[in-house]
Amino acid sequence: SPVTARDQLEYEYIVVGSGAGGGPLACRLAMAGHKTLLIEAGNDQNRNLNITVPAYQAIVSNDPKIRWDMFVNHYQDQTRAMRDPKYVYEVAPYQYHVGPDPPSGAKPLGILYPRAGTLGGCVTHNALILITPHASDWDGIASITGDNSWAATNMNQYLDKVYEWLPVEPTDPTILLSDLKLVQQLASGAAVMGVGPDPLAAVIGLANTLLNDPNSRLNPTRDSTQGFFQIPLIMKNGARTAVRDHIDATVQAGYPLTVRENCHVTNITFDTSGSTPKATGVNYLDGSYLYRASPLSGGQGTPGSATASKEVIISGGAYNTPQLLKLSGIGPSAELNNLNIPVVVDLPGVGTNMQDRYEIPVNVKHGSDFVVLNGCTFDEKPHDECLTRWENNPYVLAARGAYATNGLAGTMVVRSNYASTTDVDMFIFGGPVDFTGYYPGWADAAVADHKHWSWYTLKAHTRNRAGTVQLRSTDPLDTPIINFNYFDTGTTAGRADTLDLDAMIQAVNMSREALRRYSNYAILGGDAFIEEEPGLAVQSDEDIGQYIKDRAWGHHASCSAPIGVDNDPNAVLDSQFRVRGVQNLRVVDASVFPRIPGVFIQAPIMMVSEKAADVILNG
Ligand SMILES: Cc1cc2nc3c(=O)[nH]c(=O)nc-3n(C[C@H](O)[C@H](O)[C@H](O)COP(=O)(O)OP(=O)(O)OC[C@H]3O[C@@H](n4cnc5c(N)ncnc54)[C@H](O)[C@@H]3O)c2cc1C
Repeated sequence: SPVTARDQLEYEYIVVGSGAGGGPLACRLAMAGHKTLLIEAGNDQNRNLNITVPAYQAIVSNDPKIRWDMFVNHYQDQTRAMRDPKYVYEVAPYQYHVGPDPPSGAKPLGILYPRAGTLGGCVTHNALILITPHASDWDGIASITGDNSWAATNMNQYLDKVYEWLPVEPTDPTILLSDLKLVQQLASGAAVMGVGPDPLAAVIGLANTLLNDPNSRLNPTRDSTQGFFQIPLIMKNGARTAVRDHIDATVQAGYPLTVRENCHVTNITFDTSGSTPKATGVNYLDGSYLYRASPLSGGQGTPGSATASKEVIISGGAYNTPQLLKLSGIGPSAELNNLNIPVVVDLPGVGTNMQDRYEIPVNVKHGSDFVVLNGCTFDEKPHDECLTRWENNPYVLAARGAYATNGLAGTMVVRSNYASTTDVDMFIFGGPVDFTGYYPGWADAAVADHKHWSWYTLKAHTRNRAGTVQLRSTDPLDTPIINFNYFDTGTTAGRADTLDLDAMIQAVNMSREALRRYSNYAILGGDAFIEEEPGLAVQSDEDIGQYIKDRAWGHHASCSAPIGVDNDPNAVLDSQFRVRGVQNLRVVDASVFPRIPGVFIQAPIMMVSEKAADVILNG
């Protein structure tokens, strides 16, 4: 890899974490001529096909060289949590039992929440979907803070900056249209959104809607526009390109960016001689796979430190940023005192306010395969004909085949009956995949056969703000305790929990409506299917609601070190990302949002990263 650690340890800026938040920011600081150190606990997986082939977006999260397995509680009441068949027990180090009836002595862990410890962070292993946020997300921060630089009209420039280095393209529609059963399923979803009642009109309508860009900046009512859309992906010519490539290109171009990989930051150092503590650098442990979330962990690492003459910026993500702040003495004093961590600043909001979306599937199994997946073994072996096709063909007219897409072919975009604003608040994706959420082995199960179809929903603008990240111990290589406090165990004011649940019930009913319409397009020849999840026994809204409460999951954890106003005791940051009560320390990642933004989260985080660079460089 061209990205290497160097030994010089005095920098102007130190950025901890190379994901959606830290990576673009470190690049901009270096491009402006500042000597910048980007520290990453993981390493560069350049040339690892798992990160490049879009269709490997599930199996990449199983790659031991990349993955950090975090286990979280949706409910603190473990009896309730264990109603989820995805509940995990540890039977031996990094060996798991999933579901009821664990062997005796198995240790309850919770629900798997995949993360990536690698150059580029979770952007290197995510599902590639780039959906830009709604104007209301930015205007909300402007109105909370009174800082108008957050207004949507101003934030637009940061999306332009992201597009300077981030290529985005949809799945080539000709890949999708090569499988008539896939077309039949998609046409049924498009029909629910009002596209084409008779078979011919539906298919033509579908072909047209697969050209519709849900991020279009030409549509003035885009944020509230419902319909059926293609899905924009972070790829170029059918291959993932992401933050990792941006960092690599910045180093290659000779800017003063040093990337120190295989380096786990253990705490921030402060000069406490003045009236306000001032961040001066970081302590770290050099070594690969040190964090215990990695299945390859075991080493203790070699201690070292680096200094920053200007600023330290923490971008470890929604779990690791609060963990690192607390380990450094910034957090709720009671929690720090209990662990004998000297308090630098009492900031009660660190590791609170955490938010996520809810997701839920309706899955069916056909009698025969989706032909678009013929020859796809998803295992990178010589017999993986789809890989050979992807490797040996140019990106024209479906020539690279099914591996040039993340497998999610199209989406219903819906404003639920329970939306809090005029914005759409649900994406219901369709794809030939068996996806029921995250558990050890989920990635292999998702593609184990080619007969499954999933409609699965992602609920945006969720109201629950009750998630927490707390220290398990003072050991920086230990994972924190993560509680989401789902639905009625979280935020209930204003019926927040029921409104979110009702929207999800509506989504399950809409998914089933799409499946009902499938037979209207029988002329396309697709065979019959049976519903597996939730299953035909689950029909009443009450039963669907219970299914959702038991099995929903999320993967956009955020808001755990939020921006807020001066008189908000739980505000961790000011509107310029500065950690309150200390100097020369900022946070820039998924943690910074007061409310979870948009429908997908990487685009808003990248925009925030570009904004932070502007604020740091230009005030
Ligand atoms: C399976 C999955 C699929 C997803 N799919 C999508 C999608 O399709 N679209 C979308 O918009 N979002 C998606 N997301 C979410 C999105 O990728 C993340 O929310 C986003 O990458 C978070 O950015 P971040 O900068 O906050 O943290 P991260 O991207 O997680 O980056 C944090 C980095 O900091 C490093 N780090 C942490 N602690 C330390 C430390 N102490 N010392 C040194 N380094 C440290 C980590 O190794 C990591 O590389 C997905 C997430 C998952 C898990």
